[in-house]
Amino acid sequence: MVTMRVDGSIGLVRLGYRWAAELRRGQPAVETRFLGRPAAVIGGPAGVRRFYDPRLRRQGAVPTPVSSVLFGRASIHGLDGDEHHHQKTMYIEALGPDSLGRLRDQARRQWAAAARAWEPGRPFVLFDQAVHVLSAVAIAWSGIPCGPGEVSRRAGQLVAVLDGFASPGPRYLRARLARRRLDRWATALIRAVRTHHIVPDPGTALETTAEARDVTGRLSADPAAAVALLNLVRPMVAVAWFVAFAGVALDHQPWWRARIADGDAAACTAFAHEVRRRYPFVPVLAARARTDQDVLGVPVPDGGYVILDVDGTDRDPRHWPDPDRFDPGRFLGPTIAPGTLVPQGGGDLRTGHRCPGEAATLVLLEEAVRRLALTRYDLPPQDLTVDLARIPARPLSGVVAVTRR
Ligand code: HEM
Repeated sequence: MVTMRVDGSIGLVRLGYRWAAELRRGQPAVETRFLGRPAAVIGGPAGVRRFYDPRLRRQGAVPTPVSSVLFGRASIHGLDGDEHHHQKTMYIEALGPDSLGRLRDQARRQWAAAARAWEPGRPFVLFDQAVHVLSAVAIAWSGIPCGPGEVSRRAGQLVAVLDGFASPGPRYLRARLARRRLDRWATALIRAVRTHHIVPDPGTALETTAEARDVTGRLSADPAAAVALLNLVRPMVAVAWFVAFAGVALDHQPWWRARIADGDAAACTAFAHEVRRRYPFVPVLAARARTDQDVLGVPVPDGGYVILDVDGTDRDPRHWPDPDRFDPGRFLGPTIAPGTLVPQGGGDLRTGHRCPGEAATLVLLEEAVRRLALTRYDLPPQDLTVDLARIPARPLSGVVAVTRR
């Protein structure tokens, strides 16, 4: 067992995505300190199982400056027990099969419109395009009334939150300001629905969150409903990070690109999974011990941290041979073994904190990948370096692409 004296939070800021894997070196658990407290860093299928054990809690797991900007105040991410279970049901229902069908239609339409505007020979930045398209898709899918000018403004705020929540300095300040504006906007929308000034389509996220009740059956407060609404809109824009990586990967994989362009749906899904595995948005997840306990051989006291190594689990060579190679073929075979692919968390969807937006993410990413595969584009010389210390990471240039004449 490795004992680290330097606080792990410093390592995470310095090394970013590779911090936890470098600490674990393939072990299921290692001892460290995190934010001044004893901690265990765990990974692999056993680590994933242990991370979703009810002996751990989420309340206070993510420092407030980060969680309040990324998720909003008192968001589902930091809830436990009945309150968490109650809210989780609402998210799962808001993302049911009909809703995903509407999402796919929206995404297909918006990507087709974006591609029509790509003039041959004129460069565009794929990441920026993806932010705009995904914001437009998320807002329309949610049932939020919004003109094109406002979509651009909200897209700027949504990407500021996602880009800056984990970066100390000006990026973080931009993110905080953007969060405040988004909270105000979403709260006004909830109020407008509750006072019948807006009548959203049935089954949309705006209607569902405006009607949401807390665990005691009381209508949830306007700001709480607004946080829930933004928790359905904002993460759809996070898919832009995956789209940027997908744009590079398609350029490097002409065989897959041709297969997807030919309409091979299984190839498209496999490609999307490999992008999620290989280029995670989130390097680690955090929980805290409810009592003194043993975490896979590491003693963690009450209040100590348990950190799940997401990136290291997704690149574990025991489950993903030659893990740094981009190979969608990994996902054409048997089903994914539990606890081996956790870019959006793991464990049970209903009882744990696993992301309820995995199917939505796949829908959004597949539609982007399909459109890009159908588009004849090249990547001119540019800086595609990925700084793995920066969370969230993406190619530096934002992926400049030029469609062929
Ligand atoms: C880039 C795409 C996405 C990534 C990387 C991502 C990642 C994650 C991760 C890592 C978690 C936490 C898992 C845990 O703590 O155990 C999570 C939770 C969550 N995600 Fe996502 N997600 C994405 C897209 C979405 C989408 C599209 C939605 C909804 C439209 C969504 C809604 C949520 C919600 C509500 C939670 C909280 C679940 C809970 O606490 O029980 N996410 N996501």
